Amino acid sequence: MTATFVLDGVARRYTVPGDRPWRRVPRLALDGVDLTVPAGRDLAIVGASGAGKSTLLRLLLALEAPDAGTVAFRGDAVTPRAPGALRRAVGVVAQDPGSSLDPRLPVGASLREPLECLAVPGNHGARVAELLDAVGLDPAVADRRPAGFSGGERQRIALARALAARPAVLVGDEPFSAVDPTTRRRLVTLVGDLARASGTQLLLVTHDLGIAQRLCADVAVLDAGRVVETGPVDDVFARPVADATRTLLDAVLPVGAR
Ligand SMILES: Nc1ncnc2c1ncn2[C@@H]1O[C@H](COP(=O)(O)OP(=O)(O)OP(=O)(O)O)[C@@H](O)[C@H]1O
Repeated sequence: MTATFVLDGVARRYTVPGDRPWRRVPRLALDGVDLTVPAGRDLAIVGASGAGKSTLLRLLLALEAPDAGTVAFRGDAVTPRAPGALRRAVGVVAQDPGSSLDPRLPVGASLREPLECLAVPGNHGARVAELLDAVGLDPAVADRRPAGFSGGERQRIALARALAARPAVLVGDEPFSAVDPTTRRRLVTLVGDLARASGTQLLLVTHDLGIAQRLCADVAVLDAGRVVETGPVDDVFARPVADATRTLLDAVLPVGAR
C-alpha cells in the first residue's frame, strides 16, 4: 500500500536576527529528514522545544515548501502551489482552537465551512448536529459564537471541524495542550474513539509521551531538525536508542514520587 507521507532529504532553513540589528543568520529548522509514514499507522512526533516538529507539520501540510528534498502524499509530490489531494484528505487541528475558529462566526457555520468548501455531499445541517453530538456538545449550541465557550469546549469544536469532512488523516499540533488534565483525558479518548470509528489515521505532534503512547502505534523522535529514532511507540519508549529519546523519557515526572 502507498505510504501516507514520504519525506526524502527534507531541509528547511529560516533566517533569524543575528548579533547586530542589520544581520540575519540562517537557522536550519529541519536538516535532512527522511521519514515514511505508512498508511494506517498512527504516528506521534515528539521532541524537545525547537526540535522542528511544527516545521515538519507545515511541510507535510504543504503550507511551506522545503529548501531541499521532497514531500509526497500518497505517492504524489506536494508543495504549497500544488497541494494535490492533500487538502481534501487531511483535517487539521491546532494547539490553539482560536486559530481554527473564526470568532465572528457561530460555531455551526464554522463546522459547515469545510463541508461547503469541499462540496461534501449530504445534509450539512444534520452533519453539524451529528459532529457536535459526537464531541459531547448539545447541537443547539450551533448558533453561539466561540467566545461563548470554555477553552476545552472550543478545542472540542475545533476537533469536530477538523473531522467534519471525514478526513483520511487527522493532523494535530499539540491539540490537547490548551485544556485542563481532566478535559485532556476526555479529549484524548474521544479522538481515539472517533478516529477508530471512521478509520482516520492520526499524525500528532505532542510533548506528552503518555498521549503519544495512548493514541499512536508509532513514534518519530526529532532532535535539532533530524529524526533520530522511529519505530513502534512501545518498543521505542521501553528501549530508547537515541540520547534525545532518553532525555524526553527521563523528563516525565512520575506522580507520587518526591
Ligand atoms: N517562521 C520562522 N522564522 C524563523 N525561525 C523559525 C520559524 N519557524 C521556526 N523557526 C525556528 O526553527 C526551529 C524549529 O522550530 P519549530 O517551531 O518547528 O520547533 P518545535 O519542535 O515545534 O518547537 P515547540 O515544541 O517549542 O513548538 C526553531 O529554532 C525555531 O525558532
